[in-house]
Amino acid sequence: MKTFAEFDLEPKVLQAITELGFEEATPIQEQSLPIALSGSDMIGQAQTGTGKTAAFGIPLITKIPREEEKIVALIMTPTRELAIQVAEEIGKLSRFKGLRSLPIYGGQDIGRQIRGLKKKPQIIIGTPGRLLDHINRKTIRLDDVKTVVLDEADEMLDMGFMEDIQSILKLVPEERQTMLFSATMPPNIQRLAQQFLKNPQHVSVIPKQVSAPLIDQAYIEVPERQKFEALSRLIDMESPDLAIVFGRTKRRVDELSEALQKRGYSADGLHGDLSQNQRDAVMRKFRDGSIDVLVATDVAARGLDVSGVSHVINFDLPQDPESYVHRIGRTGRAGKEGTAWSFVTPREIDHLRLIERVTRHRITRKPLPTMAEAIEGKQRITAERLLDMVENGELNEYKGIAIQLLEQYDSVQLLSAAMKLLTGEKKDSDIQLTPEEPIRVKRRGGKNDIRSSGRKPNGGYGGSRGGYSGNREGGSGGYRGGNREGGSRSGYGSNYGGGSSSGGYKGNRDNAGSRSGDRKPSRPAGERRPAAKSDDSYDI
Ligand SMILES: Nc1ncnc2c1ncn2[C@@H]1O[C@H](COP(=O)(O)OP(=O)(O)OP(=O)(O)O)[C@@H](O)[C@H]1O
Ligand SMILES: [Mg+2]
Repeated sequence: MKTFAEFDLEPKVLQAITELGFEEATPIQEQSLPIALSGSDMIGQAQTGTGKTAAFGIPLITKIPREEEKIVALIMTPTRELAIQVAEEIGKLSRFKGLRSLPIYGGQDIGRQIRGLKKKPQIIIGTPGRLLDHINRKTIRLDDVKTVVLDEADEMLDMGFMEDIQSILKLVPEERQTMLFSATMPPNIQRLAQQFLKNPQHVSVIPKQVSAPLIDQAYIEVPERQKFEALSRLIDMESPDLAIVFGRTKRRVDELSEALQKRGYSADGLHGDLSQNQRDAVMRKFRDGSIDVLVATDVAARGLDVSGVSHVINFDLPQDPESYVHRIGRTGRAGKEGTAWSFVTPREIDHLRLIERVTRHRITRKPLPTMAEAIEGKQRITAERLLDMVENGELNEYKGIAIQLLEQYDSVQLLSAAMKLLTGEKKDSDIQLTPEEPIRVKRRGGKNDIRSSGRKPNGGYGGSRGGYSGNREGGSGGYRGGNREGGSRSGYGSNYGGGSSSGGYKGNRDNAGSRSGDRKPSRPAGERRPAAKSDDSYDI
């Protein structure tokens, strides 16, 4: 691996990289830097947590002249939290160089953003809806933009941001560099690439499996009504440092975080119906460790980088395999190990198999943790806390009473009682969650079957299926707004690295094109979505 000093970077950028503690470039950085610095368009794919942000951030920052006073770089992300996070990282990387960057996202006071824009940032990191608001108000002009990055490009397309992105990119001069990054590049990304990129170079550092290698993946088969008990036992048994629990719907997330709190866990929920202040507060608490379980919809699935996340738990299976890859990728980042658990109801086993095929990774089946394992896990943590106190605590004030107690009682008895108190008994609160429908996989063949593209079964994801239809109709709480009719996703598989690999993206255009029209009900030209939702076009 190369060190950053081996690239053609200016000293101030190198200094910022060193300050961030990066020593060697990750493979995606090593491969992207020369291409991105050369000004060529590119598509970059690499596993979750492998430094894609810096892979586009470093060259982007390098190329901006210090004295620039106009917006010359635009980074788009699918969610607000990600815009904030990417802006932070860009801010850190450009600190010594003295560039100005600004996140622009829905839910934040627009006046504040306008004040920020008056400081003439060179780099804008935004979500599409709010960006369009500013463009319409003429508070943002894109006439001088030279570099555009779509982070989580496939998600941007999938969420139905296509029209917004088109409108935005129409306003950026043709003479520009455009880069797409994501850990997953389903075939339909080709559509986006064809429209917006010029002779893009493909960088793909996806080895055999698309999910990150340092994540231990397991599933538990559990009926819907036992999921909550399974979750609390699992948390007790595993005692995660920080955990993210994914639920399918906003209602699910609300019910689950409340239920966890009732049981005495330090948990909170994140989803798109909360106010931005609430969302910010929850993220802050999770980042600083004042809560240790974040319960979230897929709004937290993409890009979020919180150090210390040791566990991801799919309380509900995600709708599609990409989402699985991104969700579990919240752990096992930057060379650290992580553990991912998924709860699968008996009717969802097929869906799990689909995820395994697409991700080319076998997920190990594990039994439901027993009560004894849960108790043992809790006792272990209590013992650790106790020993930590023995070694580091200021205990003098307690020694007198300890000696007295030891004169009267057996030491084992005493210590057991203290441990029992510390461990805390599970409150037997009655937890009732509204059941969710199982996720279904629909198979189909015919012209949409990826095999018809001549691919060998093991060339793609090995499969006996061709595309699948999600079950996204609103109903039970609306995964992404219920505006995704089944079938809107095109066939998977042509681009999960591995066999097909030399970095190339080999999309199956028939597939992508044939269903392009039904991705989302399109708004009539010019019609904006309601302001309140302006950049949460998807409902998670
Ligand atoms: N060269 C490096 N050396 C050490 N750590 C790094 C390096 N590059 C990035 N990191 C750190 O790795 C973590 C993951 O980076 P980043 O969020 O960019 O990953 P990503 O590839 O974009 O993941 P995702 O697909 O989930 O968005 C961050 O904490 C980042 O600071
Ligand atoms: Mg990222």
